[in-house]
Amino acid sequence: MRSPKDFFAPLAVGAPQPPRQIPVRPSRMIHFFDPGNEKMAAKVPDLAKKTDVLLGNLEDAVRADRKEAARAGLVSIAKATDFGRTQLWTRVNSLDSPWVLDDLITLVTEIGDKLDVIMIPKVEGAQDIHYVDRLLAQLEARAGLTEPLLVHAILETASGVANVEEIAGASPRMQGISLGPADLAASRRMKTTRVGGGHPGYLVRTDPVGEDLNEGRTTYQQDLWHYTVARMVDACAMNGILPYYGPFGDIRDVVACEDQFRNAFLLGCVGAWSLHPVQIDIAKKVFSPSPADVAWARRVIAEMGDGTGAVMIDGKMQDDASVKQCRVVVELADELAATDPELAAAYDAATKEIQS
Ligand SMILES: CC(=O)SCCNC(=O)CCNC(=O)[C@H](O)C(C)(C)COP(=O)(O)OP(=O)(O)OC[C@H]1O[C@@H](n2cnc3c(N)ncnc32)[C@H](O)[C@@H]1OP(=O)(O)O
Ligand SMILES: CC(=O)C(=O)O
Ligand SMILES: [Mg+2]
Repeated sequence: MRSPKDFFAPLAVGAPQPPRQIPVRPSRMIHFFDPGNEKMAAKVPDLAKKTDVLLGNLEDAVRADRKEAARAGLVSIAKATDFGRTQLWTRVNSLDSPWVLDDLITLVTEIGDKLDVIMIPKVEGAQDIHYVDRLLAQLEARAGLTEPLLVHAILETASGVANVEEIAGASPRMQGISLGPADLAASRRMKTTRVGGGHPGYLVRTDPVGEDLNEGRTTYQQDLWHYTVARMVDACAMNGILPYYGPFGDIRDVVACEDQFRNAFLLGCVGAWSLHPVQIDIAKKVFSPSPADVAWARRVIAEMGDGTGAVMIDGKMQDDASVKQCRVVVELADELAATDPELAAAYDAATKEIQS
């Protein structure tokens, strides 16, 4: 573990200075594609116009005999594509795999200047981040990169969850953490075979009303991921990095996907993964605050003046703390609106309406 005094020092001679702040850029959806799949690769230039993050996936979902093709495909796509404002990320293979060393060496050397974030799967503890941190510094120095690459961990092992706070603070390169519900379920020996989402068996039931234990008892399905997401959000917030919900595997069920994404948004996540083009607009909608919420938050801030004291607005008490809550919504809205004129217009229209 580095001492606080040298936490921000480069880990190799000639490597760029590690970041002190995580850049504020929209990342409502991290859209996964297989760079070795020609059909998906052909869609990348168009997807770059409608996604915040495009991620070339090299790990799970890429067949073992297609790993090299996926890596080479990502290099060609990165070199040939103008991504505009869209970030390019990658998910490399796991640290115990036969592919990861070549993934990192090739990608940093060939396209290190085009990549924003490298996602590391199956992170168990801070030691995994320390290993990647040093290796990236060596490779950045050799490639002559001037900007540091950022690192994103997937929370998908029981020990990763137990160590999530130290993972989040393991390096100044840490950009964020995503929930990995499939591997995490397997690692914990949970008995769900779904990729994210709920389970009809995980429920609470109202008390019996009479002698018949089956009569009139409503059940409510619970969120299997609440504990992990909440813990991840706290670990990220305390370290100034960003939390994300991961994949929702039932592509057809766009309704439940939206619900799962919204739970994560309300709990503090800034985005989620999209595995299929149909999930891109769901994430965009859910992870952009609604115009009504933004208008309300702007109104509270305006009416609270210097942000101290207590006032009543439409029957609801507002004080210093609720102003801070409103600032969270407004800051996010302003960040997103800065690159999205349509959203900016919707926020302004709702604000005018609430003022009239
Ligand atoms: C647990 C985890 O690790 S999750 C992360 C790893 N998993 C992934 O990355 C999966 C990514 N997604 C996929 O592989 C695919 O979307 C699948 C396999 C789920 C479904 O693929 P398909 O059966 O081809 O879906 P579908 O027929 O609806 O696709 C429609 C079109 O969208 C394309 N498409 C599907 N998914 C994507 C994608 N993620 N990005 C770009 N294009 C896509 C298809 O190639 C197809 O193109 P076409 O119209 O030119 O034929
Ligand atoms: C996201 C991921 O990798 C998982 O759920 O296993
Ligand atoms: Mg996984």
